Amino acid sequence: MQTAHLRPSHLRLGVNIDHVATIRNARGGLHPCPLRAAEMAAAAGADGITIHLREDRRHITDADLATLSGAIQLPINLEMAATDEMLAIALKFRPHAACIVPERRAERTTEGGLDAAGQHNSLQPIVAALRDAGIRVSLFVAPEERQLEAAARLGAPVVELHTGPYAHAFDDGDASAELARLARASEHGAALGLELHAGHGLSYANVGPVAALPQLAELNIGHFLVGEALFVGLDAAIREMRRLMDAARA
Ligand SMILES: CC(=O)[C@@H](O)[C@H](O)COP(=O)(O)O
Ligand SMILES: NCC(=O)COP(=O)(O)O
Repeated sequence: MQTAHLRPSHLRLGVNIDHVATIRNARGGLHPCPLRAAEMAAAAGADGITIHLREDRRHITDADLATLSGAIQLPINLEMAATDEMLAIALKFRPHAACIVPERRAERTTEGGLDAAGQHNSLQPIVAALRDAGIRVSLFVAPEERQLEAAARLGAPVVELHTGPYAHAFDDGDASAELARLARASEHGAALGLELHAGHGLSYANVGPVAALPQLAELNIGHFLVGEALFVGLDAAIREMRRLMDAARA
């Protein structure tokens, strides 16, 4: 995302609007509209919009990507599987950033991180093609040293640390080990020269300790915000998340 106007310690908030599309798709039709959500997110202080164009198009569609690409000012972070189809779409729309994520058709949500270490040869041409097109590439990985090292070898400038296991551990009552993994990975990633992002499963309750990790430059948050919007509205949900992130950094 474009950062020049932001103070260095500003932790960017990318708002993931996938699940606005999930609700729309439950009935078909046009409501609720992801573009309207993106515009509200911008007004509420989001630094970027994240969308995951899944291979099965269960939420965001190609038409959503086209509409959002043409209409919003905020940088778009396109989450995508490492496939030829998705690469062609990314090269067509040229989002600000592309985050390569693992996908399994049967999964309810993204379960693990990308195996950047084991899939070096298949990922390399995709990372290179995206980079050559001027798209900022990020790899969605587990907070493991070997994955960070693999991302650096691949020439990805950014990694997004998968916070799903941390979020689950938090719900189970003790997230200290998972938080320590995230902290170690953030330090290691920064030492490798990577820009560090994090996301998945973050909520008001669990965002603070993650936001406080000083190496992180961006959090991507979606499912909780869309759910909370049912109760307080999207604007208020995003503003409260922003407040909690800022409080963790103060
Ligand atoms: C990679 C990731 O964490 C996001 O894509 C998020 O999970 C929303 O998409 P799903 O709910 O379809 O996994
Ligand atoms: N990459 C993580 C993301 O975009 C949002 O994940 P979630 O908050 O929807 O779980």
